[in-house]
Amino acid sequence: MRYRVLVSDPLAEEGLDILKEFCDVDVNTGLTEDQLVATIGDYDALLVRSGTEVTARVIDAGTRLKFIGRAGAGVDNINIDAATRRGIIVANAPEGNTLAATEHTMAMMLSLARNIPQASASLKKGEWKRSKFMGVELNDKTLGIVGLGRIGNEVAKRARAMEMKCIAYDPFISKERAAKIGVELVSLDDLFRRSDVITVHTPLIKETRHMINAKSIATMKDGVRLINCARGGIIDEKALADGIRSGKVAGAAVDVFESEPPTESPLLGLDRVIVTPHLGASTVEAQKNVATSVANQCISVLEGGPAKYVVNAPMVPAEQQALIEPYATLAQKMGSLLIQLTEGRLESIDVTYGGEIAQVPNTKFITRVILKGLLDPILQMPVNIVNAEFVAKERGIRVSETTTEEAHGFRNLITIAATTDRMTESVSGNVSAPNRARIVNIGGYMTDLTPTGHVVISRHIDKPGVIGKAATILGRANVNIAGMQVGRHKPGEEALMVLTVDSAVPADAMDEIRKIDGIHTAKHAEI
Ligand SMILES: NC(=O)C1=CN([C@@H]2O[C@H](COP(=O)(O)OP(=O)(O)OC[C@H]3O[C@@H](n4cnc5c(N)ncnc54)[C@H](O)[C@@H]3O)[C@@H](O)[C@H]2O)C=CC1
Ligand SMILES: O=C(O)C(=O)COP(=O)(O)O
Repeated sequence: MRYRVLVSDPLAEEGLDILKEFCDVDVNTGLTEDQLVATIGDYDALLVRSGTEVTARVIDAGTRLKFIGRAGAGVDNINIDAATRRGIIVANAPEGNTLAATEHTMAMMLSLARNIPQASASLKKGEWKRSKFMGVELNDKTLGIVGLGRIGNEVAKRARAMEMKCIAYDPFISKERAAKIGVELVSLDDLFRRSDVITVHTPLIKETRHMINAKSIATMKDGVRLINCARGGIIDEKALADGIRSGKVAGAAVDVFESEPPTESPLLGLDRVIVTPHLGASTVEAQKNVATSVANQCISVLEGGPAKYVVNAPMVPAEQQALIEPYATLAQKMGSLLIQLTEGRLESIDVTYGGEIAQVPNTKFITRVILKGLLDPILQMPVNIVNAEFVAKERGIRVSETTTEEAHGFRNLITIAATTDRMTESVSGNVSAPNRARIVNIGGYMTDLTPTGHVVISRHIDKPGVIGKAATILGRANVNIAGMQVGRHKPGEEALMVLTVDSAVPADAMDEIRKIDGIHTAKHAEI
C-alpha cells in the first residue's frame, strides 16, 4: 500500500515531485482546523509551512500519522508536545531559507532607512515629494541583533559589510563565537540602550514573547528603528504602535504578525511602519530548498529511516549513524530482555555507558532506544524514540544516564538496571565488532549470550541435579536446547543459568521448572 501524504500549505513542485514518486500526495491548502481534523485520519504524513496550525486536536485525529514536516524553520505553529506524546516525528528544514530571510531583513532595513515603500507609493500617486522622504544612513550606525543564530549571523555579516557596528544579545552563544564575526555580545538592556536599529531573530517561545514591549521601548534611543522578520509576538504590536505614534520609534519594518493575516494589527495604519505579508522565506531558491529537504525526510521516515532535522527526538548525524547502529540494536534487545526478566511496577531505569561508548555524543539517542525496548512490549500505545522519554516520565519512571571510563575489561559496556517495586535486575552488553554484540552480564553474573531468539534464564542453588531436571522438562516439552551457560560467584551458592532454546517454551513447562527444588526464579524470554 502506498503512503498518503497531505500537503496543507503551498510547497514547491520540486518537493512534490519527490513525494509523488513514493506516495499518494494530496495538496489541499487553506483548510480550517475542523476540516483538517475531519481528513487527517487518512494520512501517514502532513507537510506544512506557517499557514497551518497543527493543533493537538489535529494531531490526535491523525491516527495514522507518523511524520509532520515543516517546510521552513519555525515550528511554533505545530503542537510539538502533542506530536511527541503520540510518537510522531516532527522535522523541519531550518537551513533552506536562512539566506532568504536574511536578505529580506536587509531589504527591510534599507527600505526603512530610506522610506522606499512610502516614496514609491507616493510617486505612483503622482506626487514628487523629495524632502518628505529624507532618510538616514546605516553606515556607522549600531545594529542590535536579538538572537544570533543562523539568520542573526548572516544578517551580522552583511551589516558589517555595510560598516555598521553590530552588537547582539543571545544567551546561548559565546562571546568568542560572536567576536569571530565581528559582533560584540552584550546584555539585552545594553542592546536596547545602544542600538540605532534593532532586529529580532529568535524563535517565538515563552521567553521571547513580547520581549520588546512598552517598558523596553522606553529604554531605547529616541528615533530607534525596529525590525521583525522572525515571529509576530516577539515585539508587542500595540507597544510598537504606541512608540511610533509618540515619535520615540522612528520607524519599523514588520514581516510577521501576532495573528496572520493581520486584520486587526494597529501597525497597518501607520505610515512609518513598512510591512510585508510574511515573505521572509519567499524566494524561489529557499522554497526549492525547504520543499526538497522536508520531502526527503518524509520519505525516509515513512520507510523506517531517520530524518535529518528532527525537532522532537535526539538526532544522530549521518556520519555517526554507522557507529551508533550496532549499539542501538543491542540496546533495544537488552531493554526488551530486561523487561521480561523483571516483575512489578517499574520505578527507575539507570543506564551506564562505560569505555568507548561513553565518548559517543549520542548516548541520549541510545537511552531512548533502550526505553523503547523496555516499554514498547508492556504498553498499549506504541513507544518509539520520539515519545519514549515522555512515556517514561508520564508513568513516573525515573531515567538516569551515567558515563564512565570503567568498562570492566571490555572496550565498551552498556549496563541497564531496572528497579521495580519488587526487585532490581540488570543486564550488560558489549559490542566488540559492528556485527558482534553480546549480553555479557545478567544480574551480576557473567554470561556470553548472543541477543537473539528464545532463552530460559534461571537463578538456582549451585548443586548437582538442578540443571539436569530443567533440561529434562524442556526435552519432554519438545524444546531443543541450543546452548547452556552457568555463571556463579562461588560453588554451592546461587548461580545463574542461561539456556538458549530453539523455540518458545510452553507456560506449563516453565511452571514445572520453577517448581524444581533449588530453582529460585526461572523466566522465559524472547529477544
Ligand atoms: N519571516 C520568515 O519568513 C522567516 C522567519 N524565520 C524565523 O526567524 C527566526 C530565527 O530563525 P533562525 O535564525 O533560523 O533560528 P536559529 O535557531 O538558528 O536561531 C535562533 C537564535 O535565537 C537564540 N535565542 C533563543 N532564545 C533566546 C532568547 N531568549 N533571547 C535571545 N536569543 C535567543 C538562540 O540561541 C539562537 O541562536 C525564527 O523565529 C524563525 O522562525 C525563519 C525563516 C523565515
Ligand atoms: O521558516 C520560517 O520560520 C518561516 O517563517 C517561513 O514561513 P513560510 O514557510 O513562508 O510560511
